[in-house]
Amino acid sequence: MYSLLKGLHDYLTRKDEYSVVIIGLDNVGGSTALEKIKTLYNPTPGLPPDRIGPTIGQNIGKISLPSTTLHFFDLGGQRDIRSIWPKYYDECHAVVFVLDASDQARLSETWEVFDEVIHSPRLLHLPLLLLANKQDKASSLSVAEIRESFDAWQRSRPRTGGSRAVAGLDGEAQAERMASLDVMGVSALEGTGIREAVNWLYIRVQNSRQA
Ligand SMILES: Nc1nc2c(ncn2[C@@H]2O[C@H](COP(=O)(O)OP(=O)(O)OP(=O)(O)O)[C@@H](O)[C@H]2O)c(=O)[nH]1
Ligand SMILES: [Mg+2]
Repeated sequence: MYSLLKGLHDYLTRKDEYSVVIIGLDNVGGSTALEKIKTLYNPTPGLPPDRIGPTIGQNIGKISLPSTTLHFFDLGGQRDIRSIWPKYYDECHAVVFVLDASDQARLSETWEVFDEVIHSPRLLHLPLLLLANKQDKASSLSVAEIRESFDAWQRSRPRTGGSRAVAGLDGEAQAERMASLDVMGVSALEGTGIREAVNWLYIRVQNSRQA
């Protein structure tokens, strides 16, 4: 009887587990976003912004949502550390790419790195959310301006021809990737848009598992 009831209890309280990686260039606010997520969703708050340093390696965080647990892996964005990102791609269910919308000087570098991420075959069919962070700053580009910037960058870059084919993606797969790409404006510092981003992830990871 006990095992029957325990089985029923386990079934009713079962949670699906999903892993989300948070990546982006250094200093864009990935860790600030993760700590804000912890503060908004967990009884124990995350670190305040003044106690967050550059990430060497990874920070982890976990939040509990109805019948779902999201595990976050916030990875360091410094150039030398970016090579660890792909090691997480196999195990993750969604990707959050954070950019600093107020740092126009680094947009070109951002798009180069982002382009590599979105053409990564292991991530091709996973939900991918682009967060245009630091919307609290007056100098920040809006979501529409960020989209335009990426489109303009894509149009302007030299056609390398074979390089994408080597990655194994055909035109249709690329078109699907671009169509499913979502961009949201957030302020990790103030928390604006963070719940919307988590809701997006919550819905998309469940949908992609069912697909
Ligand atoms: N104004 C403003 N500043 C922010 C925001 N998010 C982060 N910052 C600041 O940006 C700086 C970098 O934030 P981090 O969260 O450490 O950036 P990161 O992307 O984790 O950087 P790495 O760990 O080096 O990859 C800090 O000074 C943050 O306080 C934001 O939404 N608005
Ligand atoms: Mg960090």
